[in-house]
Amino acid sequence: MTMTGRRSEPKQERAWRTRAHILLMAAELFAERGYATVTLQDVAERASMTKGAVYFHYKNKEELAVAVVQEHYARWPLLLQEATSRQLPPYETLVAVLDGVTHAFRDDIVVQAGARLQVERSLINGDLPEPYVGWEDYLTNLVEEIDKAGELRPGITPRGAARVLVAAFFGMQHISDVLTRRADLSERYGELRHVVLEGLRA
Ligand SMILES: CCC[C@@H]1OCC(CO)=C1C(=O)O
Repeated sequence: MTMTGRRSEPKQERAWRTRAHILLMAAELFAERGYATVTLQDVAERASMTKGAVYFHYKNKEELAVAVVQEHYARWPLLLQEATSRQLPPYETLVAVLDGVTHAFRDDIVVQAGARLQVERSLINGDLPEPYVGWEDYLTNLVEEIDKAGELRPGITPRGAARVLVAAFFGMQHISDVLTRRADLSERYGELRHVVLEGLRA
């Protein structure tokens, strides 16, 4: 017990909370300004912490950037679990997954920051995950289920469809970010759903 009578938060929980706060503040800055111009001093100020406190958790900017990108990808398993647990038919599951990904790109600063850092990956001297391939593999499996259900347009392969979907989605969210800071993302995604997603159907 502390003097205030409150049970003190376990040290490791407080450290985890601090680490998460630093990562979120860094994500805001990376999404706003890009990798090159952000300094750990900027992150410390945004986090209302000393630079030393930030260094305690992340030894340099590269490590912080890698952590933000890893957290970008860490967002997807729960989203996929939520979409697939609804037991929808295969095509509707694909739509539900991409609906959720669109919401994440619209609303989640860590997803936005991870996307920008991957575009700027050549500037980052860190061990970043290979981009795009995870989604190409996952969506290939989803489109294979659509094919098994007899709902895939003849002449389209699941792998080909998945590569087009990843390219179209990446380009769509990137253009929306550059031109409108993703203000028109939902409108553009509606167009992608109508043209590309519905274009897959037998
Ligand atoms: C879902 C489209 C692909 C996705 O969009 C931004 C980005 C970051 O590199 C992605 C990835 O690596 O999977």
